[in-house]
Amino acid sequence: MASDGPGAVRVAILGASGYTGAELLRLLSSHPHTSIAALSGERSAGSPMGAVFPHLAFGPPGGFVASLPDLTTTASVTIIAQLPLDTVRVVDLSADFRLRDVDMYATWYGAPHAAVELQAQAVYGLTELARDAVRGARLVANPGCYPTSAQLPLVPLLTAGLIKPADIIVDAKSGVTGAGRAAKVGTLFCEAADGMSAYGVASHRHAPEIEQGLSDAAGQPVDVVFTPHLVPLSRGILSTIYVKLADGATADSLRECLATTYAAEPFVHVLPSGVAPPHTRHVRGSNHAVMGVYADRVAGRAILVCVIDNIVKGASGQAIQNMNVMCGFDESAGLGSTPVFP
Ligand SMILES: NC(=O)C1=CN([C@@H]2O[C@H](COP(=O)(O)OP(=O)(O)OC[C@H]3O[C@@H](n4cnc5c(N)ncnc54)[C@H](OP(=O)(O)O)[C@@H]3O)[C@@H](O)[C@H]2O)C=CC1
Ligand SMILES: CC(=O)N[C@@H](CCC(=O)OP(=O)(O)O)C(=O)O
Repeated sequence: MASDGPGAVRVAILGASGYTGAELLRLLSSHPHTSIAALSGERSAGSPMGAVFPHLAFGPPGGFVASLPDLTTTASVTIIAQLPLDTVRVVDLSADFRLRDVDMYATWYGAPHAAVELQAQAVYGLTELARDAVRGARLVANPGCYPTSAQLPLVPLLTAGLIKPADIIVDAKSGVTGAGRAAKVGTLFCEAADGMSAYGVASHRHAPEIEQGLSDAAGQPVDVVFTPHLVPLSRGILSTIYVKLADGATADSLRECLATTYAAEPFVHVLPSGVAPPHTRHVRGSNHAVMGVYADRVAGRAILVCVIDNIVKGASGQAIQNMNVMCGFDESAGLGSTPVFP
């Protein structure tokens, strides 16, 4: 994004014809301080907006103007490395700048990091927990969808020493939009509907991202058991998280800690005791995260449940939230949409 002056930011969206691009366009259509400067895609290059997104045909004018080389999971780094970060600010939705340890990046993403110096400048943008760093950043690594749903509840509890850093289990379910728009075997309707499956068992690349944030919070290395599942929803993530209580902690003290941490936050909500666990429909289409804390029937354990919309708080909404912080806008600008229910 580049600024024309106070109050005006021109936004270029690379990969605009994908699901996160569609969501950026939907949300930015009600943003008071932005205009769309460029949209890029590969197959969509040259197409008018209405041909790619009929639901956006009557919104902002424009078409898909540029084809860029090789915009795969690990390639936005090469594009970003060519941008003048003194005049352009970047929020990267891919995973390229999320892991600080470039050796770990190479292990999980199968190639050496292509811009190590730039990596050192990147700020990991879990907005509520990194606002001050995001404010001064030129390059924000937008968190992954699963890591957002896991870290929002876990980081404050580890920081406060209320849960044990060992034996944390994150059991997460995602809607199919998490896999992107290009149809793949497994995400076709006939394969994803009316069933569910675990994937990436003991090997998903979001595990080290979650562990990075939790280790920072705990001040010691933390490893987690993380298992993602594909469930037949269009959008939504529900993470059920199993933790062991630190000495003296209770489910009530965990809830109080989270409620205090997020009391002033417009997008993160902690359910009071006795309220039923959150449902993905309670956040659908919105930038909200909702979490609940429950005592297990066995002493010394608690269960956390956190829901987000994977393409809003888990991607495009959080990206706009970060942009708002970077540009000094109201953090909620463009993000006022109430969840769609039913
Ligand atoms: N979906 C989600 O819930 C989340 C996604 N992310 C991340 O956000 C990024 C985008 O994801 P998502 O929108 O779901 O992906 P999609 O598969 O829906 O879209 C991919 C986009 O990239 C474009 N593209 C692909 N190859 C090229 C190329 N060679 N040159 C130019 N453009 C290209 C596509 O253009 P075209 O369609 O025109 O070919 C399309 O616009 C990814 O890095 C993903 O990991 C992060 C968190 C959550
Ligand atoms: C359901 C599904 O497939 N979800 C994706 C995660 C979403 C995503 O795109 O995350 P990154 O930005 O880290 O790539 C996955 O598991 O690969």
